[in-house]
Amino acid sequence: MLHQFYPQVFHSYSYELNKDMQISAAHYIPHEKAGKCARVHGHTYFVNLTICGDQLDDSGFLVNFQHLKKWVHDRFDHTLLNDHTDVFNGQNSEDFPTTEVVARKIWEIVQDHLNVLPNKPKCLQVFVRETPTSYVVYRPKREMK
Ligand SMILES: Nc1nc2c(c(=O)[nH]1)N=C([C@H](O)[C@H](O)COP(=O)(O)OP(=O)(O)OP(=O)(O)O)CN2
Ligand SMILES: [Zn+2]
Repeated sequence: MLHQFYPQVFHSYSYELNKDMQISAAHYIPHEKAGKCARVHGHTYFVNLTICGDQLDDSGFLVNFQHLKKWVHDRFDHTLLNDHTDVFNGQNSEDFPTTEVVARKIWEIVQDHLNVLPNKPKCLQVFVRETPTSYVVYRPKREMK
């Protein structure tokens, strides 16, 4: 696992948890402007999730690290991202599997799971590194404390 520094999220929550994971996946960007990236190719995505909250659950977790891995890594690892038509859509650029969209979709998936937990943690940041020289940070727009 590559250990790297991530942009800091400023907040006033008592607990902040970070989970790293690596996802091996293929994708293509279905647009002429994508150049060579319009052809199927693969990456090892480095993903970091930042989860915050004030309350722990009855096991003393803000959220179980293993559950975060299951929701994201296990869903996409060794797959073609474009095949996940419930997540990505080749007809709409807002839903192409670009790094930006991958980061936002991961946030949506994680926050949907967090919303049903009784202690209501919040995902404040998703960092996705697609290549050694390219990464995206997604933070939800709305005020999350
Ligand atoms: N804003 C975005 N630009 C590009 C994306 C993207 O998702 N968002 N994606 C790609 C390609 O998918 C490509 O795999 C990654 O791009 P790039 O950084 O150009 O990769 P290189 O290794 O070729 O870059 P070097 O500068 O040579 O290290 C393209 N653009
Ligand atoms: Zn790519």
